[in-house]
Formats: sequence, structure tokens, C-alpha cells
Amino acid sequence: MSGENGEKLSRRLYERVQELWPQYLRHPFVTQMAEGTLQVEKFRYYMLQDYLYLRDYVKIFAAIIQKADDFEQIRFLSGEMSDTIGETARTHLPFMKRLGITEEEIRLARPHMDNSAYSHYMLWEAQAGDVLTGLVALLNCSWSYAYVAEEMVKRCPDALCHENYGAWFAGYVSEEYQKTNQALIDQIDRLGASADEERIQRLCGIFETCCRFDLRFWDMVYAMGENGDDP
Ligand SMILES: Cc1ncc(CN)c(N)n1
Repeated sequence: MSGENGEKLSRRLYERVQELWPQYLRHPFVTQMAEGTLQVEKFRYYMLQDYLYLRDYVKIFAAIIQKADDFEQIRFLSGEMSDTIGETARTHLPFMKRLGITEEEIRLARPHMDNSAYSHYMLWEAQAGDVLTGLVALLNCSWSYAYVAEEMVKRCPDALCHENYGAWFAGYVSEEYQKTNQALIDQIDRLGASADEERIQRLCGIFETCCRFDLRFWDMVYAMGENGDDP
């Protein structure tokens, strides 16, 4: 329960992005992945950028741990961090191997500006705020992928068996991923249980910003980085 009227904080966050999340489901990168028609070069670019993104994302858990004041919270945060490292091992590394992305290529790759802007924003909120603020900044990343994969598989069950991208959908509908995501939501609901309306509005604003960053990320990878003036 959260806020004065007893509504969970996650419900308020979800309501805030109700108009935005369906845009993910219509995004050409997502729909073409589900149909299996997405150009492999676009997916390759995405995998590399997303790998760099997740490498920064996991470090934000470490920044939040600095603010934690009991072992239970530290255990929870380090568990979520380790599960996210598991996401790269489950989804990214096998794909990257198949796509011929070498360690040298990873070493030389630079995150696109939209990619860095997103991770820098989350890190800034995590450093400026408390544990709850940091977790809300990380939540859209986790929750929106669980939503996208589940909704797309409902609409297009064949997405799961497609030779090129089936493993992407399987990774994000997996029990393991959904469990890690649900644990994050539950923790946010616990920590947000006594938040007042002003705090809730501020957290909803952070969540919406991250939601928009994820939309830009889909745009950026669909355009293979040619959507801006990044060198
Ligand atoms: C950009 C982005 N957003 C979300 C996720 C899902 N953790 C991800 N891998 N990459």
C-alpha cells in the first residue's frame, strides 16, 4: 500500500506511462523483431549498444548500495545487480557470439549519446536521491522489457520460435527475468508505502523520463545511431 489513499506506488507509476508504453509495441524495431523481419545489422547495432548500456546500468545498483542502511537492502540490491548481469549472460553474450561481435569490437565501441544520456540520468538520480529514488530510476528499464516481451508474445506467439530473434523474446518472458522484475516492483512498493503525494509526483516524473529515454533508445537503434549528430 502506498500514499494516503492506499494505492501502490507501482500502480501510480504504471498509470503515468499508460499512453507511452503502447508506443513501444508499435515501434518498428519491436514489431519487426517479433515478425522476424528486422535487418540483422540493426539488431547487431542494438546488441552492442545495449551491452554497453547494461554495463553502466548494473553499476547504478552499486551507487544505490552506498545509500542502503541494512543488510537486507544490500542483499536485495546486490541480488538485482547479479540478476542483471545474468540478463547479459543469458541474452546478450550468446547473440553477440552468433553475430560475430568480437571482444576487440566491444572494447572499441562507444555508447551513442542517447545511450549515455539515459544511463547518466539514472546515475544522477540515484546519486542525488535515496534508495527508493534510485530504484524508481532503474525500474522502467526492467519493467518495460517484461511488458514488451509479454505483450508481443501474446499478439504474435511465433515471435518465440523465430530463428533470429526468438531467444530475445524467450529471455524477457522467462520466469527468471519476470521474477527479478517483480521483486524490484515489490521492493519499490514497500519503500514507497509512506510516500506523500508530492514525493509520488516527483517519482512519477523520474519514471516518465526513463520511459521516454527507452523510447529514444528504440529510435536510436532502429536508425543505427544516425538519428542525431553523434560522431
Ligand atoms: C535500453 C534498455 N532498456 C531496458 C532493458 C531491459 N533490462 C535493456 N536491456 N536495455
